[in-house]
Amino acid sequence: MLVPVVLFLIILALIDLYYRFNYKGRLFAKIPGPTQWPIIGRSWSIVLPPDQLFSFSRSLYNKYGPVVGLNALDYRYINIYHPEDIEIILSNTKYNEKDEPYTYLKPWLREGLLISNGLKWRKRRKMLTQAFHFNILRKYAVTFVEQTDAFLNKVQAKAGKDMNLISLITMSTLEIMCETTMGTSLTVDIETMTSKYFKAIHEIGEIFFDRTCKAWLRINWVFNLTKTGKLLNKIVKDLHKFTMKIIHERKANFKNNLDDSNTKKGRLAMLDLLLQNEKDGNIDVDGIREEVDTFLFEGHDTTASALCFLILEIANDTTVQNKIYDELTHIFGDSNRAPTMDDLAEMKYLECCIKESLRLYPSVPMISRYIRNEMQFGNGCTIPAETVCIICVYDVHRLPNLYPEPEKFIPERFLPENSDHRHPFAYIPFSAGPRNCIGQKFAMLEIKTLISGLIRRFHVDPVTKTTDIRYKCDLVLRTTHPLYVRFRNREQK
Ligand code: HEM
Repeated sequence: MLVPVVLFLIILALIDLYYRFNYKGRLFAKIPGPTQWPIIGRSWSIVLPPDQLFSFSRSLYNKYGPVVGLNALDYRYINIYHPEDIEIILSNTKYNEKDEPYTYLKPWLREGLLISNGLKWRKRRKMLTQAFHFNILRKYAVTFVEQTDAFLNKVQAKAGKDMNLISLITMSTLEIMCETTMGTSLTVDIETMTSKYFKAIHEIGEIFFDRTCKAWLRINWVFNLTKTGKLLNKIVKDLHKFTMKIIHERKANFKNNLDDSNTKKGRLAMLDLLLQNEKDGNIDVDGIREEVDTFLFEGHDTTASALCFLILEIANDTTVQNKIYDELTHIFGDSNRAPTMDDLAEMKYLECCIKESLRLYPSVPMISRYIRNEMQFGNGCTIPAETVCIICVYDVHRLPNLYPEPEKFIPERFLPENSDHRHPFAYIPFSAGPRNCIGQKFAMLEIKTLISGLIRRFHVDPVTKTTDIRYKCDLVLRTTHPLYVRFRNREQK
């Protein structure tokens, strides 16, 4: 027994020595970071529960500086924080590639737009960009208004009581995604599946970070043997059932409207575009499902996170809330008419508030790219080939040299006179460059419509204080505890 154990340890030690002292290992060793141990490298420091991992990740910049390296054997990743370095990565199509940790989402999202690479990504990006053209956004805006009414009715029903923001908002943003891009309403039948859908997404987030932090779970066959691997297979089945239901429902409708890909209300749905491309032989049903999975997730969860934090800030800051209300009164007077696109464009102060909220609470707190070939940053730091580069959006947005008093909510930072001089890659809630968020304008319109509707009718009072927020690592920015506010009708002052 002793001989095989000793042999095994010797083999491990040789593998470790190889990866540590080969060319890439030597380059990596020059990048600051925690102490490197045999085999587990620097990754020992991140085997933590999600909330502690979030705090630990925030400490890295102060401890090690603007480029920090973490590794285990041949798995290397570096965190970057400076806009100049971020620009080099995000603005160049050479660094567009995604690999780990996105690949941990592959059983669910397959090769949808978020994860795909190369020619497949370019073709799909071109195809799907059409669904976010300004003229189509105008049509989606009609649904934003209708869904805002439905949302306000839900708020009205619970006015005066403590309300859990996350559950309230997430359902609305999912409904909006289904109605706009998928052309499908959440029927009672689908609604029963949504609670399963939300639970499944939360579980996937936990599994994602478990795999990211525990180097041994990177190996697919090891992961698939674990209890978590088996759980993931089950969750993915439920998620795919939900999306296939949406596709089948729309397909049935689409067949009845072959000459007219508009829905009955004259709106173009993204799913119709995909179905049309299926007819033309440009995509198959698996391709459609991966995009529906990708857009439903990316489109509803990010926007829900953004709305929750914004409402919480508004509730906690009466001055900001009054300024938003004054701007809306200036635009609408006493009328309770629905907002037009021109009205939404006029909400300049509200726009600053949304931007400031996305600075403090970026829905996607980090993004990453796979650096296939060796590269250098401006300060001479060399990144070895085959390294994952993490762009730490949350931390960049809180650097005091870019944003004085970074923890304070100051919407005026985004007035043109205060932001024109800022580095263009210092503010990246929607990423930037050729692989930025395809739904950025959609999200801004949706948020403006919902928040303006809300503030015109209700006053929001704080329950959870912004200083009490505790985060945890997840696919989008999430808190360890629910966020509560209270709504009060404006006429009942
Ligand atoms: C406040 C809301 C949103 C935020 C903060 C946000 C943020 C982002 C970020 C940071 C990325 C880059 C991710 C990466 O490179 O890893 C991204 C990509 C993406 N977003 Fe959004 N997003 C939002 C809303 C939306 C909406 C409403 C949709 C769809 C209607 C959408 C669809 C996508 C898709 C498909 C991608 C992948 C694009 C590609 O790789 O070509 N997002 N988003």
